[in-house]
Amino acid sequence: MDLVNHLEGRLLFAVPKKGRLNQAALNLLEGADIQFRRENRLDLALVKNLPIALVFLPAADIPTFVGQGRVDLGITGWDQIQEHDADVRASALQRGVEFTTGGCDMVMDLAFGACKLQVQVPEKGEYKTGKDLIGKTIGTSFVGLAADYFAKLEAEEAGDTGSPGKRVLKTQIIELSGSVEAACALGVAEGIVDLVESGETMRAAGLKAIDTVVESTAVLIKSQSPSNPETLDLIASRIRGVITAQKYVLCQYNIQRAQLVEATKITPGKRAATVTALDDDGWVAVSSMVESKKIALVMDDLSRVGAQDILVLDIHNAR
Ligand SMILES: Nc1ncnc2c1ncn2[C@@H]1O[C@H](COP(=O)(O)OP(=O)(O)OP(=O)(O)O)[C@@H](O)[C@H]1O
Ligand SMILES: O=P(O)(O)OC[C@H]1O[C@H](OP(=O)(O)OP(=O)(O)O)[C@H](O)[C@@H]1O
Repeated sequence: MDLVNHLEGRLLFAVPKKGRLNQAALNLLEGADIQFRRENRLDLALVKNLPIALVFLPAADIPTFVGQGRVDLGITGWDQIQEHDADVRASALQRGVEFTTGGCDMVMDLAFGACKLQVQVPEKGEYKTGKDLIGKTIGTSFVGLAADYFAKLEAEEAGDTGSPGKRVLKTQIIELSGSVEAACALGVAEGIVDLVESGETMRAAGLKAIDTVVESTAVLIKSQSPSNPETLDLIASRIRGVITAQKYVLCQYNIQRAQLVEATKITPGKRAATVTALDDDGWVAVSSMVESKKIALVMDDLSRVGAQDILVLDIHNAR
């Protein structure tokens, strides 16, 4: 089937085709009941149950497609949006036109793919701060953000206030497309600007972080004039439901009415806790959504105020 001719009337939704965000993005689509079958090697898939087509692209290219309005919706890292904006800003500056926006509007934070874009140097070397690297060579896949970072440091050093203008950088930024950590060990660069999550790759390469350029998580973005706003809102609402469900658990417990006020201070719920009378004088059952990462502490506190039969249940979806 010639899929390109079946795109008419469909919302285009870009998904990372590989790398760190791919699997979590696919899980999110599954949770939102977006059903599709991707043919081998094809970067386009029609969704069976909604007027959507998925486009599988490298995470780094998604802000360009969405920013130019060629794709309506996309999942990528916040770091990639910032890099895209930095590139568009630099290109506007070069052409002498005013920078307004990179064209991507934030829909929501997706709460996965957390990492930091950090300035890294050899652990046992002489560099302690970003400023020590001014005039040196930096390896990175984030050329726009690295250039902005060093432009700001260079301007500060020169006592230059005001917005960064069209100035030539003393620091040399070298673009690398992967395995950036190898650049210092092999003498290609004196420092790097690269992503760190656990820090394992950085430490294995004998590097340490001396500054953070951007903190990132995966985000859902949309173009400024999406083709089908109703479908976009529906997808956003379904995805929000999946994210909420992943973020919260349902906590249920029994407690004596006299302790209810104290207990509901511990589990206030998203809007309010649900309280039901029990067929046992003076006791009530409480049901409340609690952030998954806080549940152990919440259970400790509930036990302390006299809660009994505390149950924690997974939430599959929420609206
Ligand atoms: N170690 C990490 N932990 C969490 N998120 C990460 C990590 N590395 C990258 N990311 C996020 O994933 C996005 C895509 O990075 P990744 O390196 O996986 O992409 P890629 O270059 O398309 O894939 P690959 O490296 O497999 O070629 C990054 O922009 C960032 O938002
Ligand atoms: O702090 P850590 O948990 O070790 O993760 C950081 C590494 O993950 C990313 O690379 P990835 O493994 O995706 O491969 P790449 O270098 O080819 O981009 C990033 O560029 C770092 O190298």
